[in-house]
Amino acid sequence: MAAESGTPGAGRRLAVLGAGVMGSGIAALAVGHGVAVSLIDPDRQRLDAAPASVDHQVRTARLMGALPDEAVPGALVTCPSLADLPTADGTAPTAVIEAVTEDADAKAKVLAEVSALVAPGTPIISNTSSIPIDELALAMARPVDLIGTHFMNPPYLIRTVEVIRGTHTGEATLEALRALLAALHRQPIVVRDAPGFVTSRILHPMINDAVRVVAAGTASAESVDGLMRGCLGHPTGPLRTADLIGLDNLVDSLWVLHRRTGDEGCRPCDVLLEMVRAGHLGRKSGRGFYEYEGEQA
Ligand SMILES: NC(=O)c1ccc[n+]([C@@H]2O[C@H](COP(=O)([O-])OP(=O)(O)OC[C@H]3O[C@@H](n4cnc5c(N)ncnc54)[C@H](O)[C@@H]3O)[C@@H](O)[C@H]2O)c1
Repeated sequence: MAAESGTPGAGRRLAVLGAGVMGSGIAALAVGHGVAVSLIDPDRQRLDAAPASVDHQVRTARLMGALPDEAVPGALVTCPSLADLPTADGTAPTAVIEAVTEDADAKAKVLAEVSALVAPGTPIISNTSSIPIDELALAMARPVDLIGTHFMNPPYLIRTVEVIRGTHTGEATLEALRALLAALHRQPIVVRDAPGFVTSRILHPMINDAVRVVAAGTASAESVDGLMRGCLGHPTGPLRTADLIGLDNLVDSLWVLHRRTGDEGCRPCDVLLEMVRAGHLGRKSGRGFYEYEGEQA
């Protein structure tokens, strides 16, 4: 169904690269505001699972009052390759959001490809958790078009979005992103570029420490989360947050931080590495610090 002109995202066409946890979540946020979305991922399994996940998230968000009830959903199409970059109605995207695996080389490659395909001036938005935007900009033909966002998980629920302005990010790119976020009813907070920016630089080592506390036998995961919620006002607790992020993504992000800052607190602890090796990735695999069997990711 195409969006009508009354809906906030009408006329916008978004290409989202990566149909994982964040790509499908960002697609749900956009579709729920009437934005047409092309979701691109070479992994057939992820791509095929994405429409049901997006639909589930849109319905859940509407039930929670987190997405506008009256907005006509934007059209969603899925594509296995960048060759299909034009969106649902066959026209070029008005913005691209990159949400691929947290790997600097993979991101640089896909950003270089996409910047060669879209028109100059099209904002290219990386949803990296921790890789500096200036580092990713080295791969781009037009660094002026690149900007970072850090949508939190799930994007439809968390209204504040960390926005990372790189050294070369253009004023027009920042303004275009502000307008997109306004259409999605998100509130940006703009920060400067650095490994992990603000939120990952603080949150990810803290989660790593929480895992170390459990590994040392000081307390169970439930007790750590209970204390962090009840005493310190953390909404979910660090270990349930780790499960929501995905432990593989968390480990990738910690390595990015460790290699770029030298901070030993960012070296992923052994328990996290073992859990990733065992395939216990958190909510998305059905098991992490908690069990999620039977729950839809
Ligand atoms: N999980 C979170 O809570 C969270 C929060 C904020 C930001 N992020 C960041 O968002 C990005 C995505 O994280 P995620 O949790 O969705 O990871 P994920 O592992 O769930 O999904 C990543 C997807 O990217 C796909 N991919 C890999 N190379 C690709 C390419 N060249 N083109 C298109 N797709 C490609 C993979 O097949 C996979 O489906 C990462 O940079 C991550 O650090 C994650």
